[in-house]
Amino acid sequence: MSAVLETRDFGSEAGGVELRAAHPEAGALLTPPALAFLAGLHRRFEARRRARLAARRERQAFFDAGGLPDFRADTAAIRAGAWRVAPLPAALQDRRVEITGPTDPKMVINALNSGASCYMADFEDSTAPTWGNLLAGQRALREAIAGTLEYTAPASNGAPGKHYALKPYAEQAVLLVRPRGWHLDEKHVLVDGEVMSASLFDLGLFAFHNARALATKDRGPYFYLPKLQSMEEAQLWNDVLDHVEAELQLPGGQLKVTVLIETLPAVFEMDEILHALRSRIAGLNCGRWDYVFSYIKTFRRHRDKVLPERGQVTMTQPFLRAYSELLIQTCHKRGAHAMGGMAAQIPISNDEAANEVALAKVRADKLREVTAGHDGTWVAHPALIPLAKQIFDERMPGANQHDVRREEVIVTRDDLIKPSIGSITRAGYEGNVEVCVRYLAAWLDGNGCVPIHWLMEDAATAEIARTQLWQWLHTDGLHLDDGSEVDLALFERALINLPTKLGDRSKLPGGSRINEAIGMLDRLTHADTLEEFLTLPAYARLD
Ligand SMILES: CC(=O)SCCNC(=O)CCNC(=O)[C@H](O)C(C)(C)COP(=O)(O)OP(=O)(O)OC[C@H]1O[C@@H](n2cnc3c(N)ncnc32)[C@H](O)[C@@H]1OP(=O)(O)O
Ligand SMILES: O=CC(=O)O
Ligand SMILES: [Mg+2]
Repeated sequence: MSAVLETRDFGSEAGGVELRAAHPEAGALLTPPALAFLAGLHRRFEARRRARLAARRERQAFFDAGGLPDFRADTAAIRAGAWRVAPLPAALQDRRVEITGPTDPKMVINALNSGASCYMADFEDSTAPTWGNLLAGQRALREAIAGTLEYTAPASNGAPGKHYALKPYAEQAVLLVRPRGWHLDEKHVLVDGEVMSASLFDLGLFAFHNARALATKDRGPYFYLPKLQSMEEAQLWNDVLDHVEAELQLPGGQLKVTVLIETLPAVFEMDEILHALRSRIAGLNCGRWDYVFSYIKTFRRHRDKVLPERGQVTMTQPFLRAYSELLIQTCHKRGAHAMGGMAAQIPISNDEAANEVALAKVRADKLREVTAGHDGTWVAHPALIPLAKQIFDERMPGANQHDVRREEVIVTRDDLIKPSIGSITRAGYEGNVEVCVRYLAAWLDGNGCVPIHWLMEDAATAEIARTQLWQWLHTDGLHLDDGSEVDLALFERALINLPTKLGDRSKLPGGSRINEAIGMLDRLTHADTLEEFLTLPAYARLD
């Protein structure tokens, strides 16, 4: 925990709230009424959050003992029922291309102006949650909604910095906000001496400051909810959102959510999650990177489920194809969007041939999604919007394709957990080491999304690399495709050789934190138990 820079008590209006760091944005955002609202969320929901996190641990112990995930017997009636979710608001009918990204002012302006249908402002996978990033992000979003957000880049080489301003509102992407997941704390805010949930902080603060302004524009606070593992977690979210609407005196159902199905346990409860949130859910999304990460974590102790190297775990692997097809079928049966996910390739600015190969991969991915029946997709970079839009425009003439019911799809439990074919190459192994270290160094430096070898790397993609290294080391008898043993010596060699491979680290994002990142990866990979999230130990070092 960082040093306490400032401790403020807000008297009767927000008694019991303590802020553990100062920031120039804090005065405008963390007003006494805002803090009282956040404290109310904490007092009402923290015990339930803790119970859900304990339930996750209990379920993982069952998997570690050899148990397998499956559809639930106690909720069969929900799956068999003929219910549908509430009608979608006009602003969320057509979501064919959604851009995602962190919430610094330049990104927010670029994303809202990008020509995408929607923009998911991300406090999760692509944001390193420094106190500064969070408050600057909340401020940027508030100003964007007010229509006043501007940004001027620093001057360079004597030339003035570029000025950024928002396009007219009607031309902007529809805003959705992704708060952090249930597992994370916001260590800078204590309520009655307890650390607050990061999810409740992000969502609560955004809703508190923006719900009314959005209502005047015929919108609502729209959210993406990350990393859920069960129907009970969805019920918890639903109760939080009911409470927010009641406290802020908003019409019921004004807050809309899209849930990322990005954990293996959640894929077995998609109907149940839609049902728990049926008055406010707009869709489910195939968060493929966290999903692969979750598959690895769930089966950390299952030798027959060890995945090949990261680059071979593409959406055409049978277990991933089954997941996306079941998601489409489930959503369309219930009147919800089935959103696709993120291809990791980004444009390569200095090599035309390599750029064409990268774009071809993105094109193939978007084509697969629209053909399968997805109603929209994600892009990581504005230059990919025209490509994704063209593919969806050509094949999805309506606002969405809920009529593509995919009734012929039959997905069983075994399809969803089917082992994958593939290998671990030396380059793939060493690539995992490099990505973990470079990503972690950038994250510790306050940057939650970086390009590495022309792939977008964020907390989800890096987690695949990190958990694979742990699992490979703690599973007996694994070999690289060249016959070498996957053992401690292989890991140590890759770590020792890394600094030479990286060269001049001053040019890398977070270059000054590379040694710290190497030390962390070393410890995490050696540990007997797999750390649930990289961002938990790393957060202790942030700020
Ligand atoms: C697994 C998941 O959770 S996916 C969702 C989370 N991940 C993301 O959202 C990825 C977001 N993407 C990014 O952060 C960036 O695209 C990166 C880090 C991958 C690459 O960033 P850069 O190297 O800066 O890209 P590049 O230099 O080509 O950017 C060109 C311009 O596009 C802008 N840009 C790039 N990505 C985005 C974005 N996602 N949103 C808005 N603007 C963007 C840059 O700010 C830059 O603007 P400028 O010309 O005005 O200066
Ligand atoms: O959040 C998206 C993912 O792929 O993870
Ligand atoms: Mg994710």
